[in-house]
Amino acid sequence: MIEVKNLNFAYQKERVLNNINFQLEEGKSLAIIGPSGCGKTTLLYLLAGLEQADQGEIKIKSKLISGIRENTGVILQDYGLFPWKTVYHNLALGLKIRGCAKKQIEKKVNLALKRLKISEFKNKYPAELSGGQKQRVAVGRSLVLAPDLLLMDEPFSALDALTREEMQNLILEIHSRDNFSFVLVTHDIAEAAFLGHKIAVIREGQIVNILSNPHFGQKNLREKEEFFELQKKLRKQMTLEYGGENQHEKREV
Ligand SMILES: Nc1ncnc2c1ncn2[C@@H]1O[C@H](COP(=O)(O)OP(=O)(O)OP(=O)(O)O)[C@@H](O)[C@H]1O
Repeated sequence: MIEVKNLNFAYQKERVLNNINFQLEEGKSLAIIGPSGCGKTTLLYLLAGLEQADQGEIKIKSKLISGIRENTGVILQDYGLFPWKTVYHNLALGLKIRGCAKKQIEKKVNLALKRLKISEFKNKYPAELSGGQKQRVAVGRSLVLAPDLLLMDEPFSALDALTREEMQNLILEIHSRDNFSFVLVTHDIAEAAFLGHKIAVIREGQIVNILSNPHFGQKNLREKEEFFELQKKLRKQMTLEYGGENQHEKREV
């Protein structure tokens, strides 16, 4: 689904991504985790076609990415909702732009609202919603377009712990039914362990490790020993790679 080879990127002269390589199979998910400023969002922007690589290539479904791709959905940190449109019209807009007939739009939007359990808010404006409700609308706005790839940048970071888990469950549930691939940028080890088939640890613009998560998709995973083991492994990996006790020391890249 995604093939990334020898990817390098700099903002002006500052090198932000350094020789990034990975593959993600169709229908699978990748969680990208790492400290603030390590280049996670930049990598997501490159995958979305919002920035262009200086060197290297990104292929999605065997096609080189050179700009925004129609079947990629993107959810950025600030939800990106239109404040002057109701929930219904926020979801409908993408379909309208794509020339979808009114009846079809109604059907698709109402179904998405139902699945995301936000039908009761359809005539409300984003400012009248809680953070969790806004996030559902943002997810709905992407999913209504039936993307084959969904890119999410810290989508749940502003939510309280329980609402965050609810949203993670929702993503898992929708993913198991619709079978799209997704890439999720997160700071949260538990979130990466719950939502990533693969978990890429990034530091200072480099992937330092990619872990596989054989337990992905188990709804009650949070209650299982394997979940804690995976987080322990991931934390250890991150701590080791960040230099353990010397984590404040900068490592040469
Ligand atoms: N538009 C820009 N122009 C110049 N430098 C930028 C720009 N955007 C990001 N950077 C720099 O690139 C580096 C990586 O930023 P990026 O946002 O990708 O990191 P991140 O890992 O997503 O961080 P966070 O977890 O805090 O969101 C940082 O040093 C940042 O200051």
